[in-house]
Amino acid sequence: MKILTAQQTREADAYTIANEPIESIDLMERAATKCFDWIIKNYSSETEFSIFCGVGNNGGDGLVIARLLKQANYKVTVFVVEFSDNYSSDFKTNLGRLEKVEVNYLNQDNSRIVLRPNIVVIDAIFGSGLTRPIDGFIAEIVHQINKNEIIAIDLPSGLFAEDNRENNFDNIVKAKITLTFQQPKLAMLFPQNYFFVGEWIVLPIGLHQGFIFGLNVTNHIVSTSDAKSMLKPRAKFSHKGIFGHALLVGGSKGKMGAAILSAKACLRAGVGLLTVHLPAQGLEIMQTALPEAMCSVSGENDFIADVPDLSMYSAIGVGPGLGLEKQTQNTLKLLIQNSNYPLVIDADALNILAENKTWLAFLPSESILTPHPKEFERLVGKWDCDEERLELQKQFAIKQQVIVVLKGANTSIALPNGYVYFNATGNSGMATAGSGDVLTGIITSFLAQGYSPKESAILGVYLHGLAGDVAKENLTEYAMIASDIIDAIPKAYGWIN
Ligand SMILES: NC(=O)C1=CN([C@@H]2O[C@H](COP(=O)(O)OP(=O)(O)OC[C@H]3O[C@@H](n4cnc5c(N)ncnc54)[C@H](OP(=O)(O)O)[C@@H]3O)[C@@H](O)[C@H]2O)[C@@H](O)CC1
Ligand SMILES: Nc1ncnc2c1ncn2[C@@H]1O[C@H](COP(=O)(O)OP(=O)(O)O)[C@@H](O)[C@H]1O
Ligand SMILES: [K+]
Repeated sequence: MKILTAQQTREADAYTIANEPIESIDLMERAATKCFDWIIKNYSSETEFSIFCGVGNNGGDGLVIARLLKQANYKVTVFVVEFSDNYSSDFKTNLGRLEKVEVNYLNQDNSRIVLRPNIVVIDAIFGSGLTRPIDGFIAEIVHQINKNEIIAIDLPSGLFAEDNRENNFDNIVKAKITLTFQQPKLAMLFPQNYFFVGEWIVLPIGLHQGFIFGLNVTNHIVSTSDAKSMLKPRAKFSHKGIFGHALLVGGSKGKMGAAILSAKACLRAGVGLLTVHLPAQGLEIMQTALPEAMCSVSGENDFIADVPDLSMYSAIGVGPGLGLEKQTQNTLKLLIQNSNYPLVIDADALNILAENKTWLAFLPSESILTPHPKEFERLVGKWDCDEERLELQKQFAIKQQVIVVLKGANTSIALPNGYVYFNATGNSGMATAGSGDVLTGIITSFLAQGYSPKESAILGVYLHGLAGDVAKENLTEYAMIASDIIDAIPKAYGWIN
């Protein structure tokens, strides 16, 4: 699904109004009704709402929500934040439609409000029309409402939809929930803005699909239907040769578990055959833990020191538990130089590359690098904010012609053409040792099965997060461990299929 900029969203609104066609006021009613539907499903009729409305169209949404909640017998008060005398036309119309609701006007001369702590605030001051950071009396209002629970409409007021580098972070609404229209905004996907956005929920409002289809967009969010459309059916007469032969290179003394997790995940994700190249002491461990995996043993007992014959494999993943021994480093260099097809590179393999940056030039194009933020920092240096981190990620992917999977909540996947795909599955229960090794196994599995590097990275990250969500449902995010993510892969497949 495309992530539109605020400007593109405005254009999509206008195009929808002109070509669906639908009156602007009716599109507002449709959008606000979606919010209302969500709110009444999630808040009991005992809830008291104070709705803070700007005088633009975001405020218009707020007025519609106020009317609908009042009609549904909720207790509602409206505060109009008069940042301008120039009320939008749809705002005016909806103000006229409001009946039996107390309306208070806040402005330069009168910005005092008293909010009891149990009141739930609906924030409809600014949406995508924000043109400058909030200041003055509006900032005072924001500080006051920030003490209460807040549902933000479209965007938390004060947050720009894309770039907040010039913003004043003291004066932004801190929402618990953001109900956003049609698609998440880029800023919502940045960790630094979680504090303001809270959980975001996308409400489709029927913007014109043909128009959106034609838009040139760099940033995307992976939806369930995107994942569904990528997953290939397994034909009735298929045999294991069809599903590829993966090679995983990993494990060292004390870190054999990482290789096992990766290998197990690789098999669970559906690869036909798997060989694990590991140090001698890993042989018995692996064969006991995972009889389905074949093993290729490296000469050294404690670490990997040579490259196996690569001719029979359809994909290679390297890194989990690899260690940083000098001979292992040389092995990685040879592996990179000798591979004719893209590699999946994770963990210590990334750390070795960070110490030997000239080797990046040898990477087969479309190789998939899966750093967590610290590993990425070792590769590219420090950044000041998430906007800059995203830029670094894109530039790195373009310059090296690789795919960069930058892991974390909302993992971002940058392609060699600079396009970025954000993932929305997964949860904090995955912040546990070995989760990343599981991802390496899954992505390698998809590559081996013949998925393109782009599909392998996107579908792999999606399935991994979804398996994490299944595990959370069964075990809670407190108690789950990396093996549980592997055990949950079958059910996660069921959710996509
Ligand atoms: N039909 C549609 O289009 C639909 C739209 N929808 C809804 O509309 C929302 C967008 O509405 P919008 O464009 O009216 O923008 P909004 O955020 O309400 O405010 C704009 C006003 O704010 C002002 N302003 C900006 N920054 C300021 C500041 N720091 N301090 C003070 N003032 C400031 C700015 O003034 P200016 O910069 O021009 O001086 C302008 O007057 C969107 O998020 C969604 O909720 C949905 O209903 C779906 C259908
Ligand atoms: N809060 C979170 N929400 C969603 N996914 C997460 C979260 N924290 C971690 N993950 C996922 O878990 C995995 C952790 O990988 P990594 O940091 O390499 O762990 P390890 O090195 O222990 O295997 C990544 O895929 C990451 O996206
Ligand atoms: K808002």
